[in-house]
Amino acid sequence: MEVCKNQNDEELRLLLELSETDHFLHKKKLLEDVGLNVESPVCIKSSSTPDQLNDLLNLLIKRARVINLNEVELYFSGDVVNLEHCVSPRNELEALHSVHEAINNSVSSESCTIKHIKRKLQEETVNRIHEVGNKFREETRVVGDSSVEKENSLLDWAVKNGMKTRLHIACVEGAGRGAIAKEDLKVGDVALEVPLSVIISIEFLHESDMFPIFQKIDGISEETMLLLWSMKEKHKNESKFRLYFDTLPENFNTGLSFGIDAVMALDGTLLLEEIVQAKEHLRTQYEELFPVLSDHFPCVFPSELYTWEQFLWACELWYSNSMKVIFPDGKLRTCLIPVASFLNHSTCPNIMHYGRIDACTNSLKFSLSRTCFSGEQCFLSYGNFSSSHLLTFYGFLPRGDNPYDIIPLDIDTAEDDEGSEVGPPASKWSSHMVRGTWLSKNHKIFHYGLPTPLLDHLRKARNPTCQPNTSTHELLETDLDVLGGLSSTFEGMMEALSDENQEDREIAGWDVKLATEFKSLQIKIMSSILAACDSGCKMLESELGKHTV
Ligand SMILES: C[S@@+](CC[C@H](N)C(=O)[O-])C[C@H]1O[C@@H](n2cnc3c(N)ncnc32)[C@H](O)[C@@H]1O
Repeated sequence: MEVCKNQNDEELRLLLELSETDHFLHKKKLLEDVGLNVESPVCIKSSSTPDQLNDLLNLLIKRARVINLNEVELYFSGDVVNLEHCVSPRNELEALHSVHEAINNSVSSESCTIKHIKRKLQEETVNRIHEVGNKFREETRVVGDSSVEKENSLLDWAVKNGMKTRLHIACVEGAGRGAIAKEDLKVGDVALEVPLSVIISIEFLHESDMFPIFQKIDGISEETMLLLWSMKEKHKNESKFRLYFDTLPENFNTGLSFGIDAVMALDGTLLLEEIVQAKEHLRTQYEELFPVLSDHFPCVFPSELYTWEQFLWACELWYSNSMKVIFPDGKLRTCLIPVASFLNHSTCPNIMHYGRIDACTNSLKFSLSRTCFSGEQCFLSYGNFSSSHLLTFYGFLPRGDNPYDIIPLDIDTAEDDEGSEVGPPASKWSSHMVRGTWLSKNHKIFHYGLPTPLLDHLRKARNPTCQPNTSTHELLETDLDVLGGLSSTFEGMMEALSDENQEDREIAGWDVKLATEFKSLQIKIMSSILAACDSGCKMLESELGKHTV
């Protein structure tokens, strides 16, 4: 950001830059489509009225929304009319933070007026961050009668070892334990600071009797070493992490532990295959290690501790509770982080960035990206995961809309690459997908609430000669054909999801309930696609009627 002095008026220039590597051409085109030039700065005059300032801030936020789109959001970006609205809570929070940061980082040798304008813009950006929280935050009900004695002992131990926390642990409805703010926490506040000395990482393994054995195993990953270490360590009374292991559940109840009824309840969904494959993969991994390791080193890997059930438990522990952290040496390591692992996930998290050890304090800080008031649950972002991923590896379905809940489509995109000489044609996607059309803001003709890259791909497949100057009649006919084709595909997928064998939810086990909930979500998404195709066809027929008259 720079300040330019005109004769009477000062000007503040704010430039939010698009990364050259991150879908640059797609994003550049999207910005141009909504009339924003990526190279030109947003200029704010010291004489700007409050309305003008508001407009300029909106412009900056629009640009920041595009810059911060991730791959899935970008795929569905044709949904967003003129980028006037929030694309997803994650994107909105990132966008507002990048605007806030750009204002903060500006050089500060300016006049009082410019300083005042900057302060106003910063305040308004923080207000908008609060609004995102108000709109999307999840209400938490603390289950008062559940004991958290073990959790409090762990907390005390961690504090004695240098942890700083503004959170306490409680049982929360529907999610086991959760972290609750002890006081009002604002944007930028550190809710939790965990010293490196209490973080479980590969560094602890070096002292273990397993390490020399691991060194002899070709190609064994750090993750597998840690997994095997934790299987034994959890039984050691003298373990440094005794209190941490004491807080872990007997069962993790993730999709990897689904029983046969739950797997059958997933019939017709892609998740069935995903879970079966994930479990087969783990079984193969287990069988590569055991019983060989127990036979050769019975004292180090006692067979009674290294059963398949225990191995699966440890896999679930690491999948659902580990975090990837960058260490001061620059290496990315998978870690278990006592206390921080009580933080639950939300699609509108309070904490978004937490993955780097602060080399000055040798600690991992969890700073707030949006306010968390006293008594509210403080949520983390585990990542931009679909519900099928969260179910398989974490064992829950997030509440509310999940923008990353996509159904991948098995469409051959080989032809899309042909003749893609310049620019970012909308068809240059290596895979296609759909999601609930209620997430789309654009249900007009030629959009229908469906993703533009998919529609463009299907149009091209049906009408390869289609050009910008193609007659409206032909465009309407092509779309009618496209929507008809999509309808039959999704009708077939819906039939496969028939609910006939679903057990009564009341008497079903946790896994069948979760599987049934997932299936309902898939049905809801597919129904929305079918409804979009149906209303799209009606719009097209009505338009075609006008064109033939
Ligand atoms: C890192 S732990 C978080 C603490 C956990 N609630 C506990 O009691 O140990 C991750 C696990 O918490 C649960 N969880 C996290 N976020 C959740 C959410 N939004 N809804 C329901 N369960 C959630 C899932 O069981 C997940 O596997």
